[in-house]
Amino acid sequence: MDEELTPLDCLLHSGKQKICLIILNQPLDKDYLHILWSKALVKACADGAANHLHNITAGVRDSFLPDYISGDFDSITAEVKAFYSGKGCKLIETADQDLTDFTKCLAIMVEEIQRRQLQVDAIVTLGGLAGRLDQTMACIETLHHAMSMTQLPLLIIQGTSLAYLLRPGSHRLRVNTGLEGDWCSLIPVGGPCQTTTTGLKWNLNDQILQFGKLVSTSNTYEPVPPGNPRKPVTVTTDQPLLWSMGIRKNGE
Ligand SMILES: Cc1ncc(C[n+]2csc(CCOP(=O)(O)OP(=O)(O)O)c2C)c(N)n1
Ligand SMILES: O=c1ccn([C@@H]2O[C@H](COP(=O)(O)O)[C@@H](O)[C@H]2O)c(=O)[nH]1
Repeated sequence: MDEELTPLDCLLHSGKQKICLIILNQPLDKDYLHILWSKALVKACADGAANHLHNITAGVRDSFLPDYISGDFDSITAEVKAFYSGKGCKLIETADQDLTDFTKCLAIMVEEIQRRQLQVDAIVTLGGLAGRLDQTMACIETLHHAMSMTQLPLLIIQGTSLAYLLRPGSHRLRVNTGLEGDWCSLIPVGGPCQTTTTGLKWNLNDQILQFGKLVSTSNTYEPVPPGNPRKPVTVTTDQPLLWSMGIRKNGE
């Protein structure tokens, strides 16, 4: 097995993963922010994400100062920029208009992890799965950039969804944290993927996932007898394949 991951470990108080955190320009969930912030060795905002951070941390802002804010700065307000700059947060302008603020923010994060030789298990992104469709698609595209930028898993979390791009190879996903929602999916976003799985209700046996042919949405985990732990999901794919899964929130 090439890669093993518990995708929702980062949302557990008892979780073991050390992470770095990137916040995108989407409404922020306070519970997610608090737990991820407490585990993050480096915290960053992509442009307008800083407006959301500023807003949601009113009264406790000094406890939530990002290490840096990067972007083309067409979304961050002058007030928010002045606030974080005054608190000593780095403001890094990345003017390039061929890459998104997320991709550029990730590039800085990867450099920072290398420069400081940080031992982290994952880079977690808050936001990116709702709001503008083009931005959501671009976030999934950033996951593809990430493959050549870092060996670390890059997870995107927003609301009740998590997205993670599986590299070509074999994966074991532990899905027994108690936070998993009912659904999961395997979507061949970059092109056809020859795929084999175990641990799902609808498994694949060396089958081709491809848009217009077969896409594994609305899948779920293999049922286990009551009281037994859920088995890990294993996935083997010959091309990058998007794993997404539901997150159970507030007892839902
Ligand atoms: C072929 C092509 N299409 C579109 C663009 C435009 N473009 C791609 S990424 C990017 C920057 C997007 O910045 P970001 O802050 O992530 O998104 P915004 O909120 O400004 O839309 C732009 C302008 C381009 N450079 N090339
Ligand atoms: O609807 C949206 C808008 C933005 N994002 C992500 O946030 C960053 C920063 O956005 P700005 O609008 O430049 O402040 C952008 O690169 C996207 O990755 C999003 O996911 N959904």
